[in-house]
Amino acid sequence: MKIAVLGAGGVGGYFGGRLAAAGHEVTFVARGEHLAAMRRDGLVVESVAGDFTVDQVKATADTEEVGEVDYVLLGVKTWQLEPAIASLKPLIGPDTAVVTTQNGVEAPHQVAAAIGSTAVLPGAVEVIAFLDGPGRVRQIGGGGKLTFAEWDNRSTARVERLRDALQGSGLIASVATDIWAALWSKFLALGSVGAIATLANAPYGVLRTRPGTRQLILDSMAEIQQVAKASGIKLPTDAVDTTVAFLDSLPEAGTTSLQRDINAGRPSELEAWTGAVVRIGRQTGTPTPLNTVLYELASTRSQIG
Ligand SMILES: NC(=O)C1=CN([C@@H]2O[C@H](COP(=O)(O)OP(=O)(O)OC[C@H]3O[C@@H](n4cnc5c(N)ncnc54)[C@H](OP(=O)(O)O)[C@@H]3O)[C@@H](O)[C@H]2O)C=CC1
Ligand SMILES: CC(C)(CO)C(=O)C(=O)O
Repeated sequence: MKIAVLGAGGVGGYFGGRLAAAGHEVTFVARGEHLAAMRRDGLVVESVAGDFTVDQVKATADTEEVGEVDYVLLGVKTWQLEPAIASLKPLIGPDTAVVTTQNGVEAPHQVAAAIGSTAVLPGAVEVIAFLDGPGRVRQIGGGGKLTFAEWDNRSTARVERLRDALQGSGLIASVATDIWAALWSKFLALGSVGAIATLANAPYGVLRTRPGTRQLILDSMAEIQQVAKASGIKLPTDAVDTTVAFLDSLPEAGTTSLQRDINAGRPSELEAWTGAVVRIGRQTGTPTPLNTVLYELASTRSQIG
């Protein structure tokens, strides 16, 4: 099985690293010092599920050098998608599947606009992993699960092969019966808590126990539910309860990646989180007054650093 990991950061490095360690032919498309370090020293993975090093890493900055593969694991951040998508073409053969891992609900559509929806397996990742220096990935929790499916949720050989490869590599793989409901269910959590956590600059333990901020999270989720409905998404009836239980289960001192990025003055995924709630709300004629305020204030905050 030939796999290209385009964007070898927390997600790409961890999932790609485990697939490579299990013997699959994985090529990492990376750049800068990270690429140099992987070529020189291999990919070092520190993980709560067991540390390992992938020696003799196949890594390049150029997708032309990789050629056609069976699967592309797209591991870039949402704001890095455009150039990454533009570099996909040399990797794509007649049955190549590009697996998206980005938070939010728009990445599969952005990729499909360039290469067609039949080449895309929309995916959602559960892990807490990050680059801990060039050539080094750290996974500190979150399991290591990829939920994915064909665009139309049909069962195919390539979906089963990928599931088996992930499971055989010490990862958790779940083929969704409705991948869009799965992506939007996760979006209920991101879209609601991300901007609120950023503006309050508070961890989960505070946000969920303070009645006012807890209610804001619930009100934001209610808007996202309406946007999902207007987009034709059939969320499970217990989607909000499940999401609230998930947020309640996160560590008290935990923070969202959105607030960490904005606090550090880095580019953030705000456009793909609350920005997308507002944008898709507008496209579907669904009012999102709370998320509109959250988006404007969080955008202003990220602009001033
Ligand atoms: N990390 C996590 O625990 C989780 C992340 N996600 C989602 O997964 C996605 C990826 O996140 P994450 O892994 O944290 O991101 P990272 O920033 O850790 O990794 C992205 C990597 O892609 C590289 N990259 C970007 N564009 C290109 C390109 N054109 N060619 C080659 N390399 C490129 C970046 O390099 P450079 O640094 O040079 O830009 C970086 O190494 C996000 O949408 C995130 O929301 C979802 C669940 C959990
Ligand atoms: C679900 C959530 C919000 C948990 O922190 C997340 O995935 C993130 O912060 O990126």
